[in-house]
Amino acid sequence: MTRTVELPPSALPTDLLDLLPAGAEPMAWLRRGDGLVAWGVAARCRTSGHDRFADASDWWREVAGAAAVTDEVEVPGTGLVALGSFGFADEPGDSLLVVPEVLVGRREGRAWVTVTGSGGTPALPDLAALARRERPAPPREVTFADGAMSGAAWESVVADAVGRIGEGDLEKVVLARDLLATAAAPVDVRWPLHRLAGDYAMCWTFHVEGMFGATPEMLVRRERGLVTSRVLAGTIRRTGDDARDAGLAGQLARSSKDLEEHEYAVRSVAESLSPYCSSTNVPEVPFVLHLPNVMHLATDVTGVVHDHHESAGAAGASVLDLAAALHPSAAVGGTPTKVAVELIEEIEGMDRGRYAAPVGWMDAHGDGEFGIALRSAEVDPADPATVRLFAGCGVVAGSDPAAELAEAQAKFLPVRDALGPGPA
Ligand SMILES: C=C(O[C@H]1C=CC=C(C(=O)O)[C@@H]1O)C(=O)O
Repeated sequence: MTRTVELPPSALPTDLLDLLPAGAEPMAWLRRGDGLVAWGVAARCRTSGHDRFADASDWWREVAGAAAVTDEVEVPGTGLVALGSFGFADEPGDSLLVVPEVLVGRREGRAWVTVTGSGGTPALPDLAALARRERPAPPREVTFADGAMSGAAWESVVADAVGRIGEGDLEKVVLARDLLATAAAPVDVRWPLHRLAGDYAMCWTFHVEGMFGATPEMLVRRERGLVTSRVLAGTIRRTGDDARDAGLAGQLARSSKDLEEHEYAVRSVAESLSPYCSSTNVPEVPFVLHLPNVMHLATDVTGVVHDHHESAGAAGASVLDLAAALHPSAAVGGTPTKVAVELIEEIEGMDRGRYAAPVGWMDAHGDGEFGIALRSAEVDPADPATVRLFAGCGVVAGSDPAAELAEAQAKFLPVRDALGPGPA
């Protein structure tokens, strides 16, 4: 039984993360203070392998079909909702969807709580009492070390990839590396979530079962049939000096290397959406997205979902079907996708886990949002004092390995900083 009740917005704290209890499987999906926080597990589906998206979709259709729901708000994100996080590669591809016991949402001035339980009408939580608890403590004595590869070794992998591109095997490949953060005690993930949501409010701050981060890239949003995808590719680091950064933004917008890399990513998204959408709109020129650490070339691709799609049933493709069709886009895989993914597997030297793969939420109508899990990290389930950070870069013919390493370092910054002490 699932029940959504409208709340006066004043019933919620400014920072929804203040509601998250420790140790009760906290989950989050937030941007500019709005979004969802959730905890407790009413139902969970784990999938893996090549069919991980299809299996999760089947499970969701079954759960949604059988659910008894009362929903007095009826906007995307109310009623039965699952949060999910998927594996990047087909192997092992470990993925999950979770229906939380409690979900609190806020969107454009409306607020709600959804509770799900088995048997009887589930009770509403005491949100005022939850919001009064103490904030989490920062991780203590955090040290960082190289993950699978040193920076120098990774540069030589990037150089190999540039060689393969030169030989004509492929046009672009996105290569990533990892860092290991070790703290003196288990990391309370609510601390970095507070920091990320505060410092990167324009990004989507997420957490699902240990995978957390603040991503600037919306793989796909579906809202009453309207589809949006924010494509990012092409990056320049910020200096912190506004006048210089404005000059760099202009340089980025004219850089043929970055425009080429961006074009591949936009094309792959538009092509993947076209079988599912009756009209797609692709702006001709990207805009420059300014983040505190880097600037990206960005394009918002939009479309309208067909009412019918052979693989998706009467309601058209759900946001999860669309995420499955789009993953891995050229922003995280490369071009052509198959060759790029094989090259990643061959030379990257690590398992990406759920990094660079869809993370987000969906409702029973098939609406929802899946971002790409970038600027992200995973708390080690076997040792929660260890956190693995990920960052990657698009490599094309003109890439310089040292510059790509510096770009990856800049992309580690959001999570690196979030694990440190500071205002929460
Ligand atoms: C792979 C990452 O970024 C992607 C998204 C935006 C820009 C990118 C770039 O310019 O290389 C990457 O394709 C990452 O942040 O780990």
